[in-house]
Amino acid sequence: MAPHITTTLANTTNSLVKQASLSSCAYVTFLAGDGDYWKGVVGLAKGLRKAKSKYPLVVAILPDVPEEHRMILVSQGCIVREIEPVHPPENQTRFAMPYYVINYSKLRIWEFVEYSKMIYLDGDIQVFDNIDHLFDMPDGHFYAVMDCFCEKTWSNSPQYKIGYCQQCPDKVQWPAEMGPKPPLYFNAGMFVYEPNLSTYHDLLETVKVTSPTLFAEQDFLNMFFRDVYKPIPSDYNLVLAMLWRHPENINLDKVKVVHYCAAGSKPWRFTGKEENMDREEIKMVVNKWWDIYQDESLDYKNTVAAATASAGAELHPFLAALSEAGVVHYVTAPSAA
Ligand SMILES: O=c1ccn([C@@H]2O[C@H](COP(=O)(O)OP(=O)(O)O)[C@@H](O)[C@H]2O)c(=O)[nH]1
Ligand SMILES: OC[C@H]1O[C@H](O[C@@H]2[C@@H](O)[C@H](O)[C@@H](O)[C@H](O)[C@@H]2O)[C@H](O)[C@@H](O)[C@H]1O
Ligand SMILES: [Mn+2]
Repeated sequence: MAPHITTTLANTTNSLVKQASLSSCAYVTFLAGDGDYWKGVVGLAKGLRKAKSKYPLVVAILPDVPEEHRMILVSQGCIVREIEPVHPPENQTRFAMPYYVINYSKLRIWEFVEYSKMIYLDGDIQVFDNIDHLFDMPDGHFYAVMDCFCEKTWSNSPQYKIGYCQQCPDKVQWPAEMGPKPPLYFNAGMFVYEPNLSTYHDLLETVKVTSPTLFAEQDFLNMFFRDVYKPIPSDYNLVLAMLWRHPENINLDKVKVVHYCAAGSKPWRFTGKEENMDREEIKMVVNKWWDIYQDESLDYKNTVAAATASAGAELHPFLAALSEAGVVHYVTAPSAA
């Protein structure tokens, strides 16, 4: 091979290795089952690319995710990591949504200690503006956006029954006879955290002795991180119900991250028929999700091709070979602790 190509190749390899070792940050999401949530994850991978994030997206998958869906995620540049499920203790609690029981498996992401800091994002989230700066926030805290208690999914909660919501704490005062006002409560669809094996061990030991409640692992995480939780602006996780429950707290122009968690709002199965789904703002953010999902220029293979073209023809065989190789990271986590 001509000397100048060998030098270029070595420089490229060195910078790739350096970049990998320096940026021990990554985004992480969770995928379970053989349903259609993989579309949410593909949308998220493409949204992060469009927002020019410089960090990879790790996808923690349960064993029941089919091979076909795994390969789609790899072809979109995701790092696919298989995890073992985490089951809460047996009990009679009826979760707000029956499938919430699988969400306890999210706790496995504390084991990803090859990363010093990660941002967890639900598969039904889209990132419309770069949020890489969140990785620079001071260590030692758990950063997430405050949730809202006004949706029907909260109807079995004491807050809902008295009409209390932390988004408007003065509207209905928390009655003294119900004990201390609940601590600030975050939505667990997005959070900034530091993987750590002793925290991971504590989480798994604590979940074994904690009775499940309405919002499953979200309630559990709020209890576990209560003393280190720091609220961040709703721009970083717009829980859609805020648009009709607390519009005074939202400035849609500043929103960077949208969480499609309101009933009927999942973009990839959107019909517009459910309550509130006929709102212009909802149709606008669903269309914005589709614009990214359908944009082929954001497909991983096309972004690598574009990068190799701009890096110059001589690099093409090397980088094309890399992208063809589609490096796959199936790391089956060790059995449950
Ligand atoms: O069948 C499912 C249901 C949920 N999830 C994952 O679990 C997260 C939490 O579920 P969901 O977002 O539906 O809960 P919500 O935020 O709407 O309460 C999803 O975003 C997905 O990442 C999944 O992979 N498959
Ligand atoms: O398993 C519990 C889930 O609890 C949360 O979703 C809820 C919550 O946001 C409520 O406030 C909304 O009213 C509701 O629609 C929504 O489903 C998390 O987004 C999700 O990742 C997951 O942890
Ligand atoms: Mn969600």
